[in-house]
Amino acid sequence: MKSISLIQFLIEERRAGRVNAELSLLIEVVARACKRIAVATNKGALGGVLGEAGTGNIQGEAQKKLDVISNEILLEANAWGGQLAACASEEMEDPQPIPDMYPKGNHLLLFDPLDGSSNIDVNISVGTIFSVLRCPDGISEPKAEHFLQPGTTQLAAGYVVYGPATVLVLTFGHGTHEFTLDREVGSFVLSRRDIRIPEETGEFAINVSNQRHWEPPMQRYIGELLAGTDGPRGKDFNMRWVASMVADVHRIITRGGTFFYPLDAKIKSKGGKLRLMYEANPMAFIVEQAGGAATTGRQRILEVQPTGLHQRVPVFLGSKKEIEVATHYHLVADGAQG
Ligand SMILES: O=P(O)(O)OC[C@H]1O[C@](O)(COP(=O)(O)O)[C@@H](O)[C@@H]1O
Ligand SMILES: [Mg+2]
Ligand SMILES: [Mg+2]
Repeated sequence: MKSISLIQFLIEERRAGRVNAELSLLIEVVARACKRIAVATNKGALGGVLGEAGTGNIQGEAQKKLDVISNEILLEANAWGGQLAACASEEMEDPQPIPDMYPKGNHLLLFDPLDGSSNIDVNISVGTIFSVLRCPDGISEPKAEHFLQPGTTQLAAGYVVYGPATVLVLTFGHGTHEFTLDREVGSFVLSRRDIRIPEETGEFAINVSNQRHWEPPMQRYIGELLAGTDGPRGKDFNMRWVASMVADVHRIITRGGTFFYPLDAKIKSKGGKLRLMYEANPMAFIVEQAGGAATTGRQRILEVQPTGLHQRVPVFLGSKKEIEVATHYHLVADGAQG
């Protein structure tokens, strides 16, 4: 079978009118930056990239050296390409406009430069998540408010998992596709086109250590899964939790399953754990384009109207039928559904 590189794939998408030249170039630049992050990640202790950076981010979380390195790689790579008006990152309080000395484009790029930071030092898969929005017309210096567009307006979203293989998963809203990095050649090669997530599953992912803090409908839903063949669902469910969202989502788009980071009493005041703009929206776009579903437990994630760049939301995503059951339980508890 003839292998198709990411660049050839992007040319095909341009010919089909599914992506314009500027956006395809932007994706190429992001992919190139992620190759550099893959190299840094692979070096591990030998590259001096492990451990704490000794700084905190806007979220009040301690930054790892690789959080900072990955953020810098993405910012630097995207500064002078000419496709962007500004970048926003989980690691930075405010958006970073493209400096005046460089050509500007009309896209906004958002990223979680390194997802799953707690796994870096223990050599478990980490990743990068990104999303592309259109810069509103007439705005040359975009501010945070210009990024506050619902996920339905995303032009593209993707993630890269730095695991045993480095894998890029991408959508432009016409299906979800996977590319695997050929390290010898140095390019991403199409490995799965039009990925489909099975509608039903027997596997779920959740951090059960938070169980006592969950809301009653979440207690009910997970309780029924854990009851297995003896419970109302009448079947046994398996559980996985990597604690790198990219790796958990990649498992789901590979063999189905669900991922939950629900609201709990500890994080209620923050609105959730995962970030809407850098994690939830891009993953929801990718999962929906693969036939899965993504909700906050009460609402489709892609329809949430953002109110802040670093806003957090609960995340339920994966195999459609299970996400529907868990969401239904929440709406019933709220009295919104019978
Ligand atoms: O530590 P917990 O509660 O298991 O949370 C893990 C979740 O937090 C995250 O690590 C947050 O991502 P960051 O590493 O980008 O902060 C998700 O990837 C993951 O699903
Ligand atoms: Mg993250
Ligand atoms: Mg991160």
